[in-house]
Amino acid sequence: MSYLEFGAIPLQVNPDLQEERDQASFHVTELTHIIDGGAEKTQLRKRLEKLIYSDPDFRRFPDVRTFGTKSEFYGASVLKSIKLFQLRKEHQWTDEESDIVHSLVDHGHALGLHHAMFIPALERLATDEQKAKWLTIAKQYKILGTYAQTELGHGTYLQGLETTATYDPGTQEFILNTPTISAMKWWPGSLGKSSNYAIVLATLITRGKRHGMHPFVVQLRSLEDHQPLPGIKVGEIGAKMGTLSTDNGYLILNNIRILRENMLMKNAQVSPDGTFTASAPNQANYATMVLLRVRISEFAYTNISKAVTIGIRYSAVRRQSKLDPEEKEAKILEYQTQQYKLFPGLALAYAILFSTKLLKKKYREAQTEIMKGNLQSLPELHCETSGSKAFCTEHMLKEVEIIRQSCGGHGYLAASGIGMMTSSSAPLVTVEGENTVMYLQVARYLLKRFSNAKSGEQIEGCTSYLSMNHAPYLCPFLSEKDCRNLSSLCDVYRYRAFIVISRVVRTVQTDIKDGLPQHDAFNKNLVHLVRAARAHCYFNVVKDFAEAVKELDASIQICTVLISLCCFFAVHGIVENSGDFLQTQTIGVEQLKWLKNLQTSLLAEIRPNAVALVDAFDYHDITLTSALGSYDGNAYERLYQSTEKDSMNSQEVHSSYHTYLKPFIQEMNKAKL
Ligand SMILES: Cc1cc2nc3c(=O)[nH]c(=O)nc-3n(C[C@H](O)[C@H](O)[C@H](O)COP(=O)(O)OP(=O)(O)OC[C@H]3O[C@@H](n4cnc5c(N)ncnc54)[C@H](O)[C@@H]3O)c2cc1C
Repeated sequence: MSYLEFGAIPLQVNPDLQEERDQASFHVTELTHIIDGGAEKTQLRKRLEKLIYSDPDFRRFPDVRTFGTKSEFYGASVLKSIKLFQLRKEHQWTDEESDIVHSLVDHGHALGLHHAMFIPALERLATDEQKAKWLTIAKQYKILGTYAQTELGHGTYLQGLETTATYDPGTQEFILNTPTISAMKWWPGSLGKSSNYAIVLATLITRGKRHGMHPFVVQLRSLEDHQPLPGIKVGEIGAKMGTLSTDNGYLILNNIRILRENMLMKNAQVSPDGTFTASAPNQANYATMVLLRVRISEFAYTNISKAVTIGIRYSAVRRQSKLDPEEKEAKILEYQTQQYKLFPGLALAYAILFSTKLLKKKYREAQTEIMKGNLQSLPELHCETSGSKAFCTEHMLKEVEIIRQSCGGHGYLAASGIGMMTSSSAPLVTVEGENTVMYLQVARYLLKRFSNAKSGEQIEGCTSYLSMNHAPYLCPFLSEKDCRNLSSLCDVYRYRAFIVISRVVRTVQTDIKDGLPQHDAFNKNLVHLVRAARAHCYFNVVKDFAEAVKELDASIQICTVLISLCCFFAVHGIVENSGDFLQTQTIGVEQLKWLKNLQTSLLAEIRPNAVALVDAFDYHDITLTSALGSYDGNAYERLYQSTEKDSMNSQEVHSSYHTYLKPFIQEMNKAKL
C-alpha cells in the first residue's frame, strides 16, 4: 500500500470491533430505548440528529473546535447559536426537543447562557407583567441575555457580592454601580462579546437599608451597533484551559440608571416610594441555580458516557504486546488493568444516568410547587441537587482523566476528542457551586436532619435513613455470594453513611460543649463533614441505580448485564473507600477480601458486553468527534486523516523557515568548523 492510500477510511467496521458487537448478550437498541426514555424518544432524537447533521455547518463545527483558533471557534459558536435559534423557530421545537438538540451539538455555543440562565431566570424571577415585557422578546431572540452573578472578589459567598443597586425615589430608578475592583462581574458566560442584556445580581439598597442580593435586568449593549452603552465597560476575561466557545466576560457598571420595573419582582418588590417588601424568602432567588445543578449532573453523564465510548471502542481495536506468546498481539481491552481503568467509568455513566433521571423527576415535582409559591421542598431539593452536582462532576472528572490515560499517547491528541473532554469537564466541579462548598451545604442539611431525627421527628426524603431505628448492625455479607446482592450493598452504604454522619455530629457537639464557638467547631471538622456528605451522596447514587435496575421493564439479558454493572459500581466504591467501610465496621477484613475477588470477577463478567454497553449510548460520530472512538473503529486511518485538518500542514514549508530557520542554517553552514 502506498503512503497516499493510508488515509482512506475502510468502508467496513474494524473486524476487532465487529467481533465485540457479535458477542454481546443483549440487543443494543433495547438498551438505547431505555437510556432515551422509550423507543419514541430515540426516534425523536434520531430525527433531530438527521436534521442537524444534514447542515454542512453543523458537520464542520467539531473540526473548527479541534483545529481552529480561539477566535475562529468563537465565531463558529456564534453561527451555531444563531442556527439553533433559527431552527428552533422554524420547527417550533418544544423545550424537550431543544434540549435534545443542544445535547447533540454540545461542543459549546456562544449564546448558551441565553437559554441556560437568562430565560430560566426570567421564568422564575419575573412577575407576569415583566414576563410579558422581557420573556417574550427573549424567546424571540430580539434581545440576547446572560446571568451576571460572580464577581472578581466573590463567587461562592453570595452575601459578599459588592455590586449595588441603590433606589432613587426621585426618578424611580435604580443606580447600578461597581464600587471596587473586586466588585466587577467576572466569569459570566456569553458576557464578554455576545450578550446585549444581562440579569445582574446586586445588593439592593433602598431608604438607606441593604436588603440582600436581587436580580436586575440591565441593557449592556446597543441593539443598533452592539457598542457598550454609556457607563458600561464589558469585555472578555482571557484565555482559559477549555470551553473556548464561550466568551466569559467582565462587567463594570459606572452608576448607570435603570427603571424601577427592571428589578425582577416576583419574590421581592420595591414600591415607587422605595418601600421594600418580600413576598418570598430570599432563597427563592436561588431557584435558577438549583435548575442548573440538575443540568450539570446531566452534563456529567454526557461527558463520562462519551469518554468511555471512546476509551472502550479504542481499546477493542488497539493491539499491544502479547498475552499468549504463540498468539498475535492482544487487544488492550483484554488486559485486566485496562478493564480496571475503563469499567468504573462505564458503571459511573449508567449510575449517573439513572440517578439524574430520578433527580429530574423530583425537580419537576418540586418546581411545580415552588412556582405556586410553596417553598417547603426547597431545602431538600437544594440538598439533593447540590449533592448530585458535586458527586457526579467529581467522579466524572476523575474517571474521564483515567480514560484519557487508558488511550495511551493518542489520548493526548486533540483528534482523540478525549483531551478536550477533560478540559471541558474540569470547570464543572467549580461552576454553579464549587464542589467542596456544595458538599458542605449537604453536610449542614444532614446535621439538621440528624438532630430532627434525634428529637423523634419522622424524617422523609433522601435523609429518611437518619430516623431509622437502627437495630444492632450485622454485616449482610456472610459469603462472597452475598456481596452480589444489591439490597445488601445498599444496606452497607446506608449504614456507612449513618455512622460517618453520627460520628461527625458527635465530634462537632463535643467541641461545642468543650467551649469552641459553633463556627470554630465546624471549621475544625470541615474535612469530616465533607466526608459525611460524600458518604450520603454515594449511598443515594448506589440506591438510585439499584432501584432503577430492579424496577426495569426490560429483557432478562438487559437486566442481567445492568445488575452486574450496578453490582460492580457498588463493590468498586467499597473497595476504593475500604478504609472508611472498615473503620465504620460496616464490613470486616474477610468481607473486603471477598469484595476484591468479586470486583475482579465482575470485570471479566462485564468484558464481553463492554462495547455493546457503550454502543447503547448511541452517539453519532459527529457528536463524539473522536478519531479513536468512531463507530467503525478505523482509528488509525481517522487519526492520519485528521492531520490534513491541521493548519501546520497547510503549507509544506512553514513561513518560520524563511524567517528564522533558513538564515540560521545558512549562518551555521558558513561558520568554520
Ligand atoms: C468556566 C466557568 C464558567 C463560569 N460561568 C459563570 C456564569 O455564567 N455566571 C456566573 O455568575 N459565574 C460563572 N462562573 C463563576 C463560578 O460560578 C465560580 O467560579 C464558582 O461559583 C466558584 O466560586 P469562586 O471562583 O469564587 O471560588 P472560591 O469560592 O474562591 O473557591 C476557591 C477555594 O476556596 C474554597 N472555599 C470557598 N468558600 C469556602 C467555604 N465557605 N468553606 C470551605 N471552603 C471554601 C473552595 O472550596 C475552593 O477550594 C464560571 C466559572 C467558570 C470556571
